[in-house]
Amino acid sequence: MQVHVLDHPLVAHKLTVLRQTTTDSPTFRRLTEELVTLLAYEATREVRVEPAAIETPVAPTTGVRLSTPAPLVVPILRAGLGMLEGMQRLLPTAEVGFLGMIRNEETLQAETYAERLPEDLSGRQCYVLDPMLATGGTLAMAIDFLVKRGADHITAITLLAAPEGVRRIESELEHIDVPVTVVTAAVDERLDENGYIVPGLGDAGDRLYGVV
Ligand SMILES: O=P(O)(O)OC[C@H]1O[C@H](OP(=O)(O)OP(=O)(O)O)[C@H](O)[C@@H]1O
Ligand SMILES: O=c1cc[nH]c(=O)[nH]1
Ligand SMILES: [Mg+2]
Repeated sequence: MQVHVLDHPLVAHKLTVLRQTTTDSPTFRRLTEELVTLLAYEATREVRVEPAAIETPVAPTTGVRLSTPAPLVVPILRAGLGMLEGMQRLLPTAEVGFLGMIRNEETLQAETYAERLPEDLSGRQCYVLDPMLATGGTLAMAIDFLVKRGADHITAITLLAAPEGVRRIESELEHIDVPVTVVTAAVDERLDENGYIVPGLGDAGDRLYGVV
């Protein structure tokens, strides 16, 4: 698995404001979108394209266009939804599938409560959106879902990752023959005793949408 940490002063600046306790929800949502658009630029470096013959007002030429089938973007509800618009800004023709997953805060096990994905993902490049890769249980389950449907290329875009979660995904992928890349704005220090990323930014879903 490749882990790509975006090393850019604008990303670092926006992430610092995002982490701050005093940043309110509207600002948090806007910064999340902006960060995703920057991360998506890097994450789509290997998006599949095919040659396209076109005519400019001056001459015929050959360029490229996105291959079919279109890439599939998969936000993991709830917090991943806050990343969708930023991703669609860069990849407006992508299709969107949804996974609803929640981590049990006692056991830290992920559970799936909703799924709306194409039945057959053969030949599809998938972009999974979730701001937090903590223990890695949620992302591991999402990857398993996509691979079982036939996805052959998976990129996860996160805002923050914990080293423990990255290691877990790496070890789960030893049994999976699909290339997976994680593109993230930062890999933080560690997890705390409640499975929260340190220093992290708190509960991403709550900060985006409020405590429910
Ligand atoms: O790596 P893990 O240890 O599995 O934790 C990460 C997951 O926890 C958060 O979701 P949460 O369960 O809080 O759901 P929410 O998005 O509805 O808030 C986050 O958005 C990830 O999906
Ligand atoms: O730090 C964390 C860990 C899991 N989920 C979050 O929203 N934040
Ligand atoms: Mg949450």
